[in-house]
Amino acid sequence: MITFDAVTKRYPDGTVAVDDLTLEAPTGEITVFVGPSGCGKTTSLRMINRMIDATEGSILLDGRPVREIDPPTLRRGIGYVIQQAGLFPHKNIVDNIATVPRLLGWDRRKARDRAMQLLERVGLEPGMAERYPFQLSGGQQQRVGVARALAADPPVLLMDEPFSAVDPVVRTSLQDELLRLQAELHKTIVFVTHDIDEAIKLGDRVAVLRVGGRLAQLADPETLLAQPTDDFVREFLGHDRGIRRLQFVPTDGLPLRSGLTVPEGYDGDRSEPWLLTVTPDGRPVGWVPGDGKGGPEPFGTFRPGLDSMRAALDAALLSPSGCAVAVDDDGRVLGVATRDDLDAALTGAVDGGRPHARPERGHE
Ligand SMILES: Nc1ncnc2c1ncn2[C@@H]1O[C@H](COP(=O)(O)OP(=O)(O)OP(=O)(O)O)[C@@H](O)[C@H]1O
Repeated sequence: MITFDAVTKRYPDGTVAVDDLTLEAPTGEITVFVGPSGCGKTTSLRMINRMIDATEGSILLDGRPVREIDPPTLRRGIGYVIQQAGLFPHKNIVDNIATVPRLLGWDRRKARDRAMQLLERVGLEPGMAERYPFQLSGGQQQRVGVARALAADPPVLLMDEPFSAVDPVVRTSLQDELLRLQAELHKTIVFVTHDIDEAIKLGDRVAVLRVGGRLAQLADPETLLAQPTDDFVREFLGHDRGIRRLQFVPTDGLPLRSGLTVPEGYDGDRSEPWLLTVTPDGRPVGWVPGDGKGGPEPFGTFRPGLDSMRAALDAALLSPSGCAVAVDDDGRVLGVATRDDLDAALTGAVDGGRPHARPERGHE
């Protein structure tokens, strides 16, 4: 556990970057610092590994003030990942990853073995080991940066805007990868970003900071979206806060209709406005108008219980029928959620205020 106890940082020119910050980053969880530019996120993060020292108050690592631990010892237990990876340009990938183990005195072979393991773990081909950083894409370099930070298996990981410099698609896959790694490794992670969507996706807890380095709100993402503490937080969360909340509304209670699903070449009752044709092994083909004239039209799918209401609604909006197709993990149709049933579930979520279970993450 990392504890900020009334921490203030005043730079020599008088700038108060962090002002009386008190919060806890629990062991094994991801705590995200988010806020507008200049609100003191990086300063807060760097005070943990003493790249910057606090002016007042103290930061404790598992109860021990970091100011009592000499910086090299402290940093051995803390991995650090920054924007644009910060790899050593003159070292190849495997040596970059093996940097900290080598500093810790591991022999060359053991450090290389560990580096090769990590390379695979972050989703890179072993063939990349001998390349140099300039021969990798930005996303690949970030993966190497994460591997390097994990090399000595530190319990704590500090990540400062690690995915900001890559395009949105790569960014999403790096975020998914981090969640997958974290599910295995259970590190204590403090993650800095200015992107609220990233904060909500990754954070077990999200600390919203305002300029002047004051904590505006600390909450789990679901509570943050449902109950922003003031106008600053509300504005920072953006106008589509309501839509974002739907990612915490589960779909396992949604009624699914089976009567709208028909085989290809169907020639029966045509009283429904839309019917979903499926292949003999149960995969969706498309929506056809009830009168049999036209189609197949596009459909959208979601996995009940696994995907959130946001995904179900998205699936409904993708099809002319206004219905969302429920599928299993193999893509076979389980049934159809109609617009009326989706509406009823949405009304329940809004009226009920607090959606109950948090769907599994990484499926948004
Ligand atoms: N060495 C320094 N001397 C004086 N002021 C500084 C110094 N470093 C940072 N600051 C100021 O402290 C405040 C917080 O900076 P910090 O880099 O922690 O913010 P941030 O939230 O990480 O910003 P960004 O999202 O833009 O990276 C800013 O006003 C910044 O200008």
